[in-house]
Amino acid sequence: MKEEAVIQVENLTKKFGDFTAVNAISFEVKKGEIFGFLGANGAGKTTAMKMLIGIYKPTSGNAQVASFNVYKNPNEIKKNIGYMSQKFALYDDLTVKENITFFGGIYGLSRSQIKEKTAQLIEELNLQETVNQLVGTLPLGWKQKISFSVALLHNPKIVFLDEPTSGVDPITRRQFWEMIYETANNGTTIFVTTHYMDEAEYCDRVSIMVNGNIEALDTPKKLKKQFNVVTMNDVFLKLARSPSLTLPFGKGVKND
Ligand SMILES: Nc1ncnc2c1ncn2[C@@H]1O[C@H](COP(=O)(O)OP(=O)(O)OP(=O)(O)O)[C@@H](O)[C@H]1O
Repeated sequence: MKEEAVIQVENLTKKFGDFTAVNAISFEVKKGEIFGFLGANGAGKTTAMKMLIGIYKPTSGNAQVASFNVYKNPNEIKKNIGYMSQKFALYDDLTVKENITFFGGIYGLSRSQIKEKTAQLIEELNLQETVNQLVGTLPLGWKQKISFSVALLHNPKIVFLDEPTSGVDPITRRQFWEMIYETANNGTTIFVTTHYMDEAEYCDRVSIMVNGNIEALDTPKKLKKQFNVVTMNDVFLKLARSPSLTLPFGKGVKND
């Protein structure tokens, strides 16, 4: 049963001066859930995520992440979560092994734990040939898979993935999602942003943010029923076309 809430968000708000980037959002995420956090460019996803991982102090509202409060214990949150950003993943000028050792050290793993984890990753990801290669020489899909594994080195309760599959081919994205499923099955909660609507279909539940507000939140199946459409792509477009909403569609919707 996926019942225990590991993220609890209540009226969470972030303002930059007069501009409200995140407007009183509320939701819960359960243990082991794959929670998709969707929205067009500029909708407020990254700002919301930064509050949840203890980087931005909220303007108002409240949130508990991995049992820690975002105002009182942001550093405890950081120790209990993994984070993989699209822009920053691994050090290109270190080998795969050196990256694992480096991040293992940052996450507070002992030498023997790092050794054990390195052996485990080599085995799981078939890295025998590449472990001593510079990360910069590897294809993007490999980097992203290794980066995801590195974000899990310290067995975090929740892993936040900010567009983790951006720019890779559909087969590699599918393989990446296999890793996500396996991780969630082991009880780690996945909080993932994506612009790929086929990936939204893979999530247990999906929230859709529009101009700082969460405009829809449910399972992909129920959202499609609610909006009377057949794909998540259509749900997304329908929200975007709502007459009460104006949406900055920079990147648009990818659906390959
Ligand atoms: N530090 C900041 N100061 C002022 N405005 C900001 C700041 N950070 C973000 N914003 C604004 O807040 C809004 C939400 O930005 P945010 O990066 O959270 O959106 P996003 O949904 O993550 O978009 P993307 O998909 O492009 O990453 C945007 O209008 C952005 O310009």
